[in-house]
Amino acid sequence: MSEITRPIHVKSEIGPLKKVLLHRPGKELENLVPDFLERLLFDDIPYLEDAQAEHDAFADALRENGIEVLYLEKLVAEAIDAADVKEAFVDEWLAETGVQSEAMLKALKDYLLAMDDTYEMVLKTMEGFRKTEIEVEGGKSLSDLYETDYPFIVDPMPNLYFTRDPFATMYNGVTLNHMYSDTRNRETLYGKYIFDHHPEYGNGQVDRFYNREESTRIEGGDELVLSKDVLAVGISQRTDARSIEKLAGRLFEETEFKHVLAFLIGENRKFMHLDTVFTMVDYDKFTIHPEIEGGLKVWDITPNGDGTVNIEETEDKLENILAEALGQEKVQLIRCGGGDPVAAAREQWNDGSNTLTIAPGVVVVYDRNTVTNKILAEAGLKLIKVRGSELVRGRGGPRCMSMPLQREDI
Ligand SMILES: NC(=[NH2+])NCCC[C@H](N)C(=O)O
Repeated sequence: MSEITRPIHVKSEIGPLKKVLLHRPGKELENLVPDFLERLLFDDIPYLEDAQAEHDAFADALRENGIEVLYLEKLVAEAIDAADVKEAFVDEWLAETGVQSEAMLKALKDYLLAMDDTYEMVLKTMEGFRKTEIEVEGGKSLSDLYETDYPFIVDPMPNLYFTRDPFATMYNGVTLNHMYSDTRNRETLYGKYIFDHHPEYGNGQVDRFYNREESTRIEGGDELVLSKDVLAVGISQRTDARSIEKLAGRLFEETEFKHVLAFLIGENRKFMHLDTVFTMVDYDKFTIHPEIEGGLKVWDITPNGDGTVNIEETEDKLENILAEALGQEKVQLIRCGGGDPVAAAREQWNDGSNTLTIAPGVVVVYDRNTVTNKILAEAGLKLIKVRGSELVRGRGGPRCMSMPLQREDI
């Protein structure tokens, strides 16, 4: 077993989790309004106080299992302070807000730079700005004024507590992602500052396999490290096939991955990412949402050895494809909701398939998905149940809410 010597070390989905990155939901959730939920990829408005209590309990459950919990907002502030790049950060953040008026841009910049505490400033950039918060004398631009019923100068970023998506860890590096939506693309700036400037994670200490400036999309919820040899990536509402091909070529050069399996799960809000319908929970066990099984197509991408890749459509059943790729005699697919289509649909919607595996056979799940949880327990898995009544309103579960930084090899 190799020792962990690099700040990012992730060679599986199930190796004992040592260090994980979370974001504690903050005031950005108090800037969700019913008329603009869709634009911000939310389905409902969580009660912040309870969402935070649930999130703290999730973090405590991880700590109780020996996992070190780091927070995105803290790393970003540390990165900015260490490299003394507050103004550069604010300028880049402003450039991505969509604000057009020079006077408003200046007012926002002055407001943020006047905040001495970098951590509080970072939280404010996540929260967004309501129109009532900042007044500028004159100098308004037509483009800022015409959306009169829109209550924000700068949108909040309510999806930040889904740290799984804006970047994804594998081997000793990350893909810093180009996201599907404007609202989530802004989140990747925080990753950029961490991986450019943080004393422990910046300055080339973490490999970079994908960049936020690239033109095609990819999100972390679609990226699953099945083993040190095999990466699975969803072709989904959020991830383009072309991104997978590019990424595979780079990974074959820079890591020991030997296969990238591309899973076509279709473009659908309810199955936005591969990890909403499929996760790995043990050496030979996976959760799956039965609705995607039927038409699922999987392509196997392998290196040709000359810098190019070979792509082949697999013909076999998913069980056999996975068993072969992982060198198992056979694997078990555990169906969300059992065979019952009503339970399956309800519990998938509430992230019943979105398990976070913290060691082989040990998973963190929402307590609310009682039908699926019973089946997981019957399959021999150890369940750590957390509450997610408020957290689930953003459509994400334990896997979406966590980004592994270090896992032990298995
Ligand atoms: N890895 C995941 N499944 N993340 C879920 C993200 C949910 C979020 N509201 C979005 O639509 O982007």
